[in-house]
Amino acid sequence: MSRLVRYSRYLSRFKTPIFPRCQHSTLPFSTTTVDYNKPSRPDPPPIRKLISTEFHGKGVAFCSQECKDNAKVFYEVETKADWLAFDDYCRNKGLKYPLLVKRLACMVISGAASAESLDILQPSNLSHEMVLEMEEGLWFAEERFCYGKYFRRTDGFPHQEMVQQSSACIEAEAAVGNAVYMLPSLYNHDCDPNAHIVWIDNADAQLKALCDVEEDEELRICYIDVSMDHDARQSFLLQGFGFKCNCLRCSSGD
Ligand SMILES: C[S@@+](CC[C@H](N)C(=O)[O-])C[C@H]1O[C@@H](n2cnc3c(N)ncnc32)[C@H](O)[C@@H]1O
Repeated sequence: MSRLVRYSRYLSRFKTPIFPRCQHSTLPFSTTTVDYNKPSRPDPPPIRKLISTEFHGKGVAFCSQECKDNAKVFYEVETKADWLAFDDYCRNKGLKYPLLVKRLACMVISGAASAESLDILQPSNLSHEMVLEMEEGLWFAEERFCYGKYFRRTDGFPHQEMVQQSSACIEAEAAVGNAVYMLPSLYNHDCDPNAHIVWIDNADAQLKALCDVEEDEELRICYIDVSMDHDARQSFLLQGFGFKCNCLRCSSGD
């Protein structure tokens, strides 16, 4: 199973944070260990089934007419320029970050996203190592992602496993499916998070701060049940998500 699918499934389970840093918050918290086989939390909202449609001659499916209309606007902006050399360069180098920037820029130009959406990119503040890490994290690529209400599918691209997993879920008409959320995918994990993702009934996601956040402070969410002890958390994150957690709580030995 791809890291992406595992990640989206874990995230989907955590409608509420499990180990909040700020106990004064009024959010419903729990510090109990989650049994992943029998989730005690409400399921995430169902992902709407994609409707088949033909879009600019390419086979593209959307979850609703609204998604289709939203996508059309920025897709038209995107296709006004010749991106062939740009896309080829990114594919050859395995770069996804510039593709994300392109897509976001076209969304902003078309009015499908606000200019503030670009704030998250801030390339001038990123070190080379951070860009490399982002590249690693951007497995949602340009081929298939959800941004707000937008869900697009194209064919003939490299990340087959991801597509097959998601498509299989949709084809099985499962009540709960997988979606990839572009901006929330950029949040790093912290065993003492300062934010968490709230799922809304229509499958939108919102980020909620768990405490006062300083300007320039990184927003970090939790991917796992952080009521586990240090070793269990490290092992869970390493085996389940493929990284060694470097958060303050872990580095300070709990
Ligand atoms: C969903 S992505 C998070 C966003 C990613 N850093 C990016 O820039 O796209 C998950 C990846 O971020 C990195 N990461 C997230 N939280 C981390 C943590 N606490 N310690 C070390 N690496 C972390 C790992 O490489 C992980 O595979």
